[in-house]
Amino acid sequence: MVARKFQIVGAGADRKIQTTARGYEVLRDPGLNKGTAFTKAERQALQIDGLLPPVVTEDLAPQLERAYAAYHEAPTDLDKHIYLWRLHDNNVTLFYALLQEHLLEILPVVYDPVVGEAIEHYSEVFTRPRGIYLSINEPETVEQKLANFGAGPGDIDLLVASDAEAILGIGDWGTNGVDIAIGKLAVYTAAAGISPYRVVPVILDVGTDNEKLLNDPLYLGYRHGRTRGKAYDDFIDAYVTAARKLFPKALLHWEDFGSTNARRIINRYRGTIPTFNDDEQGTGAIVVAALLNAVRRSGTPWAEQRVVVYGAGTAGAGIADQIRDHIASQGLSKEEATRRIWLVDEPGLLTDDLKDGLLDYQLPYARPHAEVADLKRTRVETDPNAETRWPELAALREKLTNGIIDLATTVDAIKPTILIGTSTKPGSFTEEIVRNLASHVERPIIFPLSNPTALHEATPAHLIEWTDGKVLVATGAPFDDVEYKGVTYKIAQANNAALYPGVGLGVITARAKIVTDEILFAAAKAVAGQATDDTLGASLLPSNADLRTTSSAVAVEIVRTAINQGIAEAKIDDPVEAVRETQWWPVYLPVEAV
Ligand SMILES: NC(=O)C1=CN([C@@H]2O[C@H](COP(=O)(O)OP(=O)(O)OC[C@H]3O[C@@H](n4cnc5c(N)ncnc54)[C@H](O)[C@@H]3O)[C@@H](O)[C@H]2O)C=CC1
Ligand SMILES: CC(=O)C(=O)O
Ligand SMILES: [Mg+2]
Repeated sequence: MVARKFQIVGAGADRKIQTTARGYEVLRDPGLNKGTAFTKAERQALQIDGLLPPVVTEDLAPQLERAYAAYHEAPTDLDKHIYLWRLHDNNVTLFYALLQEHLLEILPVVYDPVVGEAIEHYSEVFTRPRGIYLSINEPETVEQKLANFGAGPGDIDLLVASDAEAILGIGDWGTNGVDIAIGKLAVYTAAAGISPYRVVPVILDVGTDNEKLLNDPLYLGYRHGRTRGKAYDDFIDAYVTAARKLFPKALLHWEDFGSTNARRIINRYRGTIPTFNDDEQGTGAIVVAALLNAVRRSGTPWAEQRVVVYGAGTAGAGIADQIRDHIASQGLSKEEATRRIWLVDEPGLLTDDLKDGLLDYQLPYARPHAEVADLKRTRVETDPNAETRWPELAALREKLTNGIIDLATTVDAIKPTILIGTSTKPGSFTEEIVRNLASHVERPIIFPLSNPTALHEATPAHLIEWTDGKVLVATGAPFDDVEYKGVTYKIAQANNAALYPGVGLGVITARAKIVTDEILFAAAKAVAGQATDDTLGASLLPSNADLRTTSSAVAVEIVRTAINQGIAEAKIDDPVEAVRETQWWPVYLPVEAV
């Protein structure tokens, strides 16, 4: 995240930093600054002797103590978030050391859910830029702006880009969405050890349809509605072309695009370059990881599972696809596997009579109308001013005046064994729906995944109570343990953050040419393999406290998979050692003046 005037040289215990910077330039570079930990010899060589208090602390411990106390002094979560990024702007190593030491506590403040709040308040709290701001109004400047980051072709491993149309579940946040790219990258470093000096956060400003931003005098992005169509696609292409030219080895990660663009973009590039859509592919894989453990515990084979996904957008359909592929791998045809999945969205259960109003990736799941013709229709109030997530939805809303097959009716009719929520609709897994579902299944699997926390379809405490402790649950945001009838239920966080950092580390280590479905499944299996305790109440996924271990395990499996698939460009003898060598750790290295 920081263009640098230094380089890290050597390997293993011999790593050190070399720099041409001197004096205040050293102290003001957050990648170089060690504050009171500069040794006397370093202070002299770097010409900073006398620019620091005289005590040499040599290691991070006293600085961590001071920073942690200051973190706790910050009164609100948003203040804590702001404090942490100011710390980062002063000392990158200390920021990540603090994050690593208190990962469970601080991750939700750097990332989901508090990053959502930071995005909503970006215009008010902005102090300094931390990413690359590209605008659809100036497509011809894309390459120059990326070049202004100041990095060479071999210096960058990863770019995270967002156009901020669907930030978490909070919608369109225009240029403010740069913070999701920054937050995602912080997790890459904290969870997997991807070097913070080899990554670039990018906001693709295509305008915003958020009236609040358009009317906010402090808004920092371009003040016009979202551009769509050919100009949008050309702009995305300009970004990909420039990124590939300037940083030919880098993995391109896409985050929080709207449901009409996300799938199209990844399908366009995934066959030819290393690229990955986190909401579709990362979420699909982390859900498969949690399901590998949940299905084993449920005792019902994959081929007999009945899956309802509520909210069939980027994440929901991505999840459906990976579940379908896994069911198909259990001996069913792809068509049979598809029939095990029911998608429910705003128009209710998706059926083939609605096909003119559905997105292409929803279509394969549309149920034959005849199959559900007898089901009850529930009249819904349609708000003519409601956001139109895809153009055909507006027409569909009119067509649905006779009512929809809603979630409650679908659950009653289908008797699902697995219910997944990616709808952004809080509380939609009601007591009635959950009790009904649980009355048909021994161990119901229910994953309310909508972020941030307030948007969850149900809380784990409710799900546990309504199913009398039988539910196998995973959530999108972090939740505390739940005590129920003498059992402690540890709540798995099925957030793509538990998976994508390891994917990135593996792809970067292997220099994989593309990100294949096999890579995603290897990642899912590796994550699941870190949580094998099947006792009642045990989490379906490893704790976020162990993210470094999980991500390393994921990365090693990905390197192996990439080598086996013949798509690894790096020459690797020992995947474990190769992954370890790629990782960056928040420790102070000796600094040499050159
Ligand atoms: N746990 C995790 O790792 C992840 C969670 N998510 C969460 O999933 C949610 C959806 O994200 P995306 O798929 O990226 O957004 P999206 O906008 O692509 O999809 C949302 C879908 O929900 C549907 N929807 C909206 N209101 C509805 C209603 N009342 N009833 C039924 N369906 C409704 C929309 O029509 C749309 O198809 C967000 O809250 C997001 O934070 C997304 C990615 C990863
Ligand atoms: C976790 C994530 O990527 C989302 O909620 O969009
Ligand atoms: Mg996302």
